[in-house]
Amino acid sequence: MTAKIIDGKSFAEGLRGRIAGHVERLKTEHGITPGLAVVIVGHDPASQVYVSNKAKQTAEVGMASFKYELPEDVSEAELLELVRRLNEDDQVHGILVQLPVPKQINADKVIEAIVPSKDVDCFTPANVGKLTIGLPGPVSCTPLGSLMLLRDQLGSLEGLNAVIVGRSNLVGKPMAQLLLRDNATVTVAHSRTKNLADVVRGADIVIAAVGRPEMIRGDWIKPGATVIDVGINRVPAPEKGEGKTRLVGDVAFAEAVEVAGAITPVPGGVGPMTIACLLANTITTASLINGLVPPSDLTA
Ligand SMILES: Nc1nc(=O)c2c([nH]1)NC[C@@H]1CN(c3ccc(C(=O)N[C@@H](CCC(=O)O)C(=O)O)cc3)C=[N+]21
Ligand SMILES: [Mg+2]
Repeated sequence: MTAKIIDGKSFAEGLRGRIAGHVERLKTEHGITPGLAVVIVGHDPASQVYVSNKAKQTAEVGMASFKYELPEDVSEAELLELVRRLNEDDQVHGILVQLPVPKQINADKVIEAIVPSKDVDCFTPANVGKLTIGLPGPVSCTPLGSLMLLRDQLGSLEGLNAVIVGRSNLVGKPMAQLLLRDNATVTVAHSRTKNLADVVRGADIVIAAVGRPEMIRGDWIKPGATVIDVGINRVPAPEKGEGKTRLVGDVAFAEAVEVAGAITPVPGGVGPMTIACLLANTITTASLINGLVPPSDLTA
């Protein structure tokens, strides 16, 4: 049996269509144009492409898009000053500072400077707390996108065994909170977990978020399981020519696709959902800032 390939790219397109509808309603019924500010430090080409994609999609759904490109050697004080200015700017409902930042800048300090009401990554302690106890607010983008794909694939997650491989603040931990809310039985495994392959073999749902190319093998997957591959790893691809690269996930896709019931590809799986959920969070924050109830189809 070959797994169903979960098409995150087209799901994200549909989600952006719904987001465009919410933008239109906020504009016509409330006079609000949701605005997203993206800040990038330095000129890493991959980061540039990625930030340009965000800006393009933000504009496509009808939101205002503000892009700030700071030089690689910008001081921490200057970046903090920009964040404070954006905190105060009424046209801005979401602030994202692209990570990682250069070493002269303390990322924790930058995150702490973002006012929680505009923290569309859900990185600030206040929003992590809200997510954990189920209060309305932005929801971590990659976990939210993954949850939307899982619900679409499985309907209810109630009682299913979910194994998350990876315990990062960005993905593993918030993912665990969201799956618990949906009544899954959640295990968070990581690099120190004993008998990791056996732990994963018990999973109805596998969330691979370790950041190690193709680490999770096909024979770790329970037949019929749903596999969400969060990893985005660029590896050498000499078969494409000297110096060429390709993207692979944290799951050995060619093996896992023969065993799983459904699986996300890389690229075209979780990645596009992450960006769409960033836009969804901007609708959520724009709504909450203006005392409106956020649309329920854009959150967990
Ligand atoms: N404050 C902050 N928030 C982030 O959410 C954030 C960040 N910093 N820093 C960088 C990482 C990385 N990230 C990606 C999102 C989507 C794709 C994506 O759409 N990937 C495409 C492939 C893109 C390609 O071909 O290179 C896909 O998977 O299909 C990739 C990477 C968000 N990040
Ligand atoms: Mg990863």
